[in-house]
This record gives sequence, structure tokens and C-alpha cells, in this order.
Amino acid sequence: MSINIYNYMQRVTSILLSSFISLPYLFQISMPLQEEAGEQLLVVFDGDEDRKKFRIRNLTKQSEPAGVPILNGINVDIPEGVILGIIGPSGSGKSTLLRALNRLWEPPLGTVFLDGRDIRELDVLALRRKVGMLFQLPALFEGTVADNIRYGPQLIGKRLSDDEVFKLLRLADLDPSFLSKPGGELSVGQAQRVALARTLANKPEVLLLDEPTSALDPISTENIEDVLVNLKKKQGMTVIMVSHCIKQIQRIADIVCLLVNGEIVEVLKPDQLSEAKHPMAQRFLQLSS
Ligand SMILES: Nc1ncnc2c1ncn2[C@@H]1O[C@H](COP(=O)(O)OP(=O)(O)OP(=O)(O)O)[C@@H](O)[C@H]1O
Repeated sequence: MSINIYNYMQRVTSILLSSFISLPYLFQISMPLQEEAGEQLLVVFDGDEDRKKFRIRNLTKQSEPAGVPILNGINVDIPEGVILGIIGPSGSGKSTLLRALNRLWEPPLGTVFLDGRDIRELDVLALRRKVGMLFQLPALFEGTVADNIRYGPQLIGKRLSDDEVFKLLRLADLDPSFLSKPGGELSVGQAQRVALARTLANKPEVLLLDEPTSALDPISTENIEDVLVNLKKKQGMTVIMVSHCIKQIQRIADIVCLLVNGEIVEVLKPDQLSEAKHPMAQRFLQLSS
């Protein structure tokens, strides 16, 4: 078995970065491509301009120094208060796209806008509080569950009370008795829920999730899915989730973007996935179902 050291290091760096720094309606879907400034724009929201949470324009990335395209001119609008699923074959650029949205890599100026503002012009720490991220494998800090959850607010001089920590635990579907448990003694599923509570402690407006339940059992997976749906419904949170599980996307997403070779080739409602037209997307969906 070969190990891709580059990918491994990138993942570890991202976990550390996001942990330390960010600790971090329905809508009408308009499928047809629309021309904007000569480029193809996938519009996933056809309504009020104000409700676009992210606007992504011609987002491109190449590997260095080889210059191999990773993202190939992504154009998409992401509405506020929806769960957007991103699916696609391995290596198609899903995680890279997600990481651009809270600057775990720096997208070029003029390519990613949050609430109408270029994210490159925002303070990066403030951006990461607003746009929290959760990875496939949770990385908790040393200390108790409460220490982990209090970490983010503490960075801006706020100490969460026990009651506030209890609320976050409940929100992440964890029993209050977890408060004083050492982070190192938790199962992966429990740790993932603590990582979620820790991210939520920053009161993010957007959650970026990179295969957040792939290491979890079906019950923990269902619990996390319920939490995400509730956050959307009760707090209007925007959730952008990469998942390899088509069924999961069909359970909770409002819209699905299909990414192939660094391009969004289709935007569909979850119940319309079988109608995908792109040959690679069709094949991917056939093999995944
Ligand atoms: N900074 C970089 N330099 C070089 N190659 C990179 C860089 N970032 C990503 N890649 C490569 O770009 C491609 C897309 O990677 P990415 O992790 O975004 O894909 P993915 O769709 O999330 O894959 P998976 O489903 O396997 O997690 C891969 O071939 C990856 O090795």
C-alpha cells in the first residue's frame, strides 16, 4: 500500500490550523447554465441577492510546481441557510474547494465572496470563526471536553459558563456528563461530536464539513445528521458538506454539486441525482448507489 505523504501532511496541517485558529428556505434551483462575464455560472439560487452566502467566481488552482489543474474555474452561488452537498470521484477537488472557503489555502483575490465581501479582504481569524470547519477525523486538544469547547471563545477573551458548555454539548447530542471527561478518552464518534460543539462555540454562520461522519457508526452518523438539519432549520446555518455517501446527501442536503476533474459539472436536487447528464457523473452515481 502506498501512502501519499503530501495528502497526509496537508490533512494534519489543516486539522491543526483549523483547530487552533478557527476553533476552530427553500429556494428555487436554476439548473441551466447562465452566462456571466463570458463564463459559465452555475446558479444554485435564483432568489434574493442578499441570501447568497458564498459567491465563487472562476476559482482555479493548480498544483505546484507541476501546474496540474486541481480546480478548474469554479463558478457557483451558494444560498444562505441550506445544506449543500458536494460529491464526486476521489481526487476531483472536493476538499480543495472546501478549504478555499475559509482560507486554509488562499484563493486568488476576486474569486470567493462571503456575504458579498471578498474573503481575502477579511481578517482571517474572524473569517474562520464565521466559517467553521470539521474534518473526517476529529483532533481534540489535551485537556477535558470543556477545555476543548471553551478554547475558541477564550481566544477572544470570553469564558463560557458551565451552562453554556452544557448547551453546546446538548446541541452536539452529547450528555452533560461529558463536560469533565478527558478528550483523549473518547471514541471517535464522541470526539467528532465534541469537535462539532467546539466549532459551534464560535457561533459560526457556515459549517464546512469534510466527510464528517465517515469514521462514525450509523447511530452517531444519524445523530450528527439530525444536529446539522436542526442547525439549518433553527439557526439558518449554511452547511457545505463533502460526502462520499450518496444516501447521506439524499437524506439531508437541499442541493448537490457534482464535482468532476476540478469542475462543477452539475447542480441538482438530491432526488434528481439519477438525472445527471455528465457521463463521468452518471458513472460515479451508478457505482456509488
Ligand atoms: N496543494 C496541492 N499541491 C499539489 N497537489 C494537490 C494540492 N492540493 C490537492 N492536490 C491534489 O489535487 C487533487 C484533488 O485533491 P482533493 O483532496 O481536493 O480531492 P478530493 O475530491 O477531496 O478527493 P478525496 O475524495 O479522495 O478526498 C488530488 O490529486 C490531490 O493530490
